[in-house]
Amino acid sequence: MDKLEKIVRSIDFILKHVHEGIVIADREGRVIYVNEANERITGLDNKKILGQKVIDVVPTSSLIDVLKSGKERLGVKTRVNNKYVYSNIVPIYESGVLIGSISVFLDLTEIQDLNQKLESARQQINSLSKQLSGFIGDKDFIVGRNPKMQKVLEVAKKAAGVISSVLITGESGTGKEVVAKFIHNNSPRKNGPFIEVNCSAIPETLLESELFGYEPGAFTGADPKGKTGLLEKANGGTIFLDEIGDMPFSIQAKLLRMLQDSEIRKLGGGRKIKLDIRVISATNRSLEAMVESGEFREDLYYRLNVIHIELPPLRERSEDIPVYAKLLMDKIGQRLNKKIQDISPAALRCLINYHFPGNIRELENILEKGFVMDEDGIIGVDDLPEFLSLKPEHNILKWNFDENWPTLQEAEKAIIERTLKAFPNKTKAAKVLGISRATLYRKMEEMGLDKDIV
Ligand SMILES: Nc1ncnc2c1ncn2[C@@H]1O[C@H](COP(=O)(O)OP(=O)(O)OP(=O)(O)O)[C@@H](O)[C@H]1O
Repeated sequence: MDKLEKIVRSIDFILKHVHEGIVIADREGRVIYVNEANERITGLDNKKILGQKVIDVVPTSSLIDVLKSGKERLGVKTRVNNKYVYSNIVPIYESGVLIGSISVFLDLTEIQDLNQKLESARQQINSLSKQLSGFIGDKDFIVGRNPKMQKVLEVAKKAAGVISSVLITGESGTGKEVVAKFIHNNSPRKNGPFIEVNCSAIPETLLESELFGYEPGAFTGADPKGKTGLLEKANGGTIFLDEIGDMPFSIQAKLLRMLQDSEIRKLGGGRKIKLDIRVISATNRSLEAMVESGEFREDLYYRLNVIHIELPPLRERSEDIPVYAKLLMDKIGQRLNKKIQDISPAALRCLINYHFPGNIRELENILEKGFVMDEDGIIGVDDLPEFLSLKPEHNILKWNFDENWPTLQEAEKAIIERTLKAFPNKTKAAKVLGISRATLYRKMEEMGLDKDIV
């Protein structure tokens, strides 16, 4: 018995019980050992292999290369008897002399199965950990456990797959634009443009030419080169008509025509331009009420409102405030390039108890201020605006009837002050309060409130 056989005999008991297949060949490439796993993995009969030349059994075996080169070969994929194995083959040296080589291998399909199991376990862990933290959605569109928001996500995903018009409603700052972008980014036209038009920010006189564009020399004062309208710019993509409730009645008719005919005519021109646009609109006003009062065209309303998504105000999903806070803090941290480890439980309680008239936008602003104020890496109550931690008698929704009960005038002043803090923009503040800008200015004057109050 030569040296190699002696070595193999001494470890035979171990080799027999190994899960991997093992083949040992001597210096001439003759099989001197095969374990039981070899038969199970390759389906070859061990008795027939023993004593055979490896090259006669598996002509493509890398064992022969290892014997020739004296160098190991790791991670080799080989076809054996219509099966694939994944093997590591190493030379065996005795006192510096090459005396044979050993191949240890696994069934490749077994590895693939294991890989698949590992992958599905990984996916499961991922989804469980997201569920545990209450976070579903993507990094720019956070959806917590709140059932209404889960429904929003479900409908938004479905809407992404079709071209039907979507109307998103909800208070200011609830994330209407975020949802519109989510739908576009998950739709087949995600590589096309996403054009946003804020119908309330563009003066009525300009809105029509902004939307539809104009031909050269369309009117005096126009750009002599003409103008490509936003609708044309959105061709092949999505147009997001924000604050659609503020679209003038005359333009509503033109928009309806565009939706019906899928084409536009620029101002001052006869040429028709075919368009392929997906329309998403949003408003914090009640379009139904506007239809009733004749301010909004009924036919356009139905065209825009094929899929309706209603975003609940943040105060109706306060169970998710910790999730929003955590993820918004990550986002703000990146933007400000400042690391904050956490938010204190007391600060979080203040946020949960607050009614957020400005919704997520306000939460984001409050947290951003917290980042600026913070000095110890943890946002505490002291880093939050004072109105969050004020005694209940100063917090409008928490007022209890007692000797501090305010007069109507005091309450009105407090509400206006508070709203202006959340919305320094007077148009927005007036909208939230349900009054006109002029009324807001008048009341501010009467109450002696500074026009630049923030
Ligand atoms: N679900 C959300 N996930 C992540 N961020 C959000 C979410 N909802 C809102 N935000 C953040 O809140 C802010 C306001 O969101 P957005 O502009 O979409 O609100 P909106 O309803 O369109 O407001 P407005 O009516 O005033 O235009 C943005 O900074 C946005 O990033």
